[in-house]
Amino acid sequence: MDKRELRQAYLSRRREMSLDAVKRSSLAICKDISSTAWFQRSKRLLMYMPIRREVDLRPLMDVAWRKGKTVYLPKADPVTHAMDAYAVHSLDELKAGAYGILEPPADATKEADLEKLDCVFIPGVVFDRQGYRIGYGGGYYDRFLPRLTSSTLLIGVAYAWQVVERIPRDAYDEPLHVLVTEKEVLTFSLPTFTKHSRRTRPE
Ligand SMILES: Nc1nc2c(c(=O)[nH]1)N(C=O)[C@@H](CNc1ccc(C(=O)N[C@@H](CCC(=O)O)C(=O)O)cc1)CN2
Ligand SMILES: Nc1ncnc2c1ncn2[C@@H]1O[C@H](COP(=O)(O)OP(=O)(O)OP(=O)(O)O)[C@@H](O)[C@H]1O
Repeated sequence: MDKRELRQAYLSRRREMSLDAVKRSSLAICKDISSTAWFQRSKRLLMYMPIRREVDLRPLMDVAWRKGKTVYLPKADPVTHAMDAYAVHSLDELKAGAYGILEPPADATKEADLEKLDCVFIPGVVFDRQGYRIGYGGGYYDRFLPRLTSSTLLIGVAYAWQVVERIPRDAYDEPLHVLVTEKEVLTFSLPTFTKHSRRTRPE
């Protein structure tokens, strides 16, 4: 199957998930992430607000806030397909933006210095065991990831059934460092990561 067919097939499968299963798996994923050394060491984290039946990281945002970490959320520009990140301190601040996704109001003083992000959590529709992913097809993360430094940890979050052996790759696709599902934590090879940083090596 090509990317478009995989996206359609896995989106329809996700529409069949019960809200209870979404909640249960999301909680398990958040719990596993919160016990990793790399999460505990991270100070600045870019998360995302879920749409439809995506893995819900809100329980992890609560943990991060309680531990005094800074949580950033993306603001997507539907015209240019660019994304920027802004610090948020509570879900009450958020307003519906493009695609109905809750996002932070733009405030220059809260814009993330992308170089300083310790980890970026990445949603997706299908993931593979080599660290590649397929999203909604807007290319938002494909454009965003090259702007980060190589020491930022890229973490995919997915339901275990969204992980396949191998998906087609394009030249612009950047592999993730870690993939967390409710059943396992997969760690991929970290060439640039180990070369430039010893800060937050995943276990
Ligand atoms: N929670 C979350 N936030 C995110 C993403 C994401 O995948 N999940 N994105 C990651 O990239 C960006 C938003 N990308 C999106 C791109 C398309 C659609 C979407 O609903 N597309 C419709 C077609 C809409 C149209 O053609 O106008 C569809 O798939 O039915 C949603 C989000 C930025 N923020
Ligand atoms: N660095 C880039 N600059 C400009 N356009 C890009 C870049 N990377 C990818 N694109 C374009 O963005 C689109 C990405 O399509 P693809 O199907 O890979 O998206 P996706 O990974 O599913 O989406 P997303 O990243 O939004 O979750 C393609 O049309 C591609 O040409």
